Amino acid sequence: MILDLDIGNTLSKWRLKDTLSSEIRSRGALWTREEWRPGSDIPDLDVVQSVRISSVARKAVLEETVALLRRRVVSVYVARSTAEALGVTNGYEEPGRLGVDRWLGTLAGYQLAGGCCAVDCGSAITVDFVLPGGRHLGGYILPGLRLMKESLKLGTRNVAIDPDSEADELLAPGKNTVEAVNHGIYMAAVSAVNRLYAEVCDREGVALPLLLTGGDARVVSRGLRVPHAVWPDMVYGGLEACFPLTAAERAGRLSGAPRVPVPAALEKIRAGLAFSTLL
Ligand SMILES: Nc1ncnc2c1ncn2[C@@H]1O[C@H](COP(=O)(O)OP(=O)(O)O)[C@@H](O)[C@H]1O
Ligand SMILES: CC(C)(COP(=O)(O)O)[C@@H](O)C(=O)NCCC(=O)O
Ligand SMILES: [K+]
Repeated sequence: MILDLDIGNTLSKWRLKDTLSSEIRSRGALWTREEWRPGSDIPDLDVVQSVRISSVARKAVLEETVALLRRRVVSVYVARSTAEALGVTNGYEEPGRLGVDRWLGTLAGYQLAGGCCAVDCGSAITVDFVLPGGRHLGGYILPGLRLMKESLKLGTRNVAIDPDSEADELLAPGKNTVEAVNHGIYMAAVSAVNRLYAEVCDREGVALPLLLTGGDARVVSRGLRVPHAVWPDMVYGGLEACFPLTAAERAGRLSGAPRVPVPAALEKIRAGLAFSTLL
């Protein structure tokens, strides 16, 4: 069995993947501040031969996790952001400083769709661009839905946006503080993704497939009008591409990958941008 770990600032996600069949056997998550010890919500390490890790948590969290795993598991692979990988050149001045979850998401997106816009809606919302030839342009970082809400300190901290709400409701004027905050931050996130996507496609003269991942991907997806796909396992897809271990992975098949979304025509993206900036 392969254990894949995606350690984010809020949640540490894991999944167990069968080495022979390439099927996902189980998955779970725990708060990142909690210790990584086998227990109720943590997989049994006895069945694990290899671990692949993406971590953007504090260095100490990764070091402790790796030390613990190395005692129990033969192969431990830790992903790092590099200047080049799998046909993609990293757009950062210091490539190693690009968050490895962003790098892995971008690599997975490129493997699936060629040039793309990869959006990760987690603690932070990150928007990364890679052109069809493999040049990563860099990207944008903004606070995620939860962080935006916490920063307001209006006593609405614990009232989450209902992930099943319709976008129309979430974009309507709020009639109380909770609604005003939830709808405001939702509008901020959705408009930022829309605008950044259109701006960069316009600048570069290319309509890129748009891919979304992260804990808030589903709810943000509902507010987007442009064609896109949600890929919950996009960061894991980057781990599969960087460290292929199963036959399917070696053949370049990324698990849980969506159908590549066909982007709107560039003229249409440009018209939308002109409309929103001229009003
Ligand atoms: N069950 C949940 N527990 C915590 N956060 C959740 C949950 N479901 C959705 N979220 C949202 O997802 C975000 C965390 O998403 P995730 O992609 O795991 O972030 P990170 O990679 O930064 O840890 C939270 O900020 C919150 O807005
Ligand atoms: C931007 C991030 C905090 C996003 O992390 P997440 O929301 O997924 O927990 C992470 O990718 C990170 O720590 N990046 C390093 C800084 C950078 O990418 O420029
Ligand atoms: K993120």
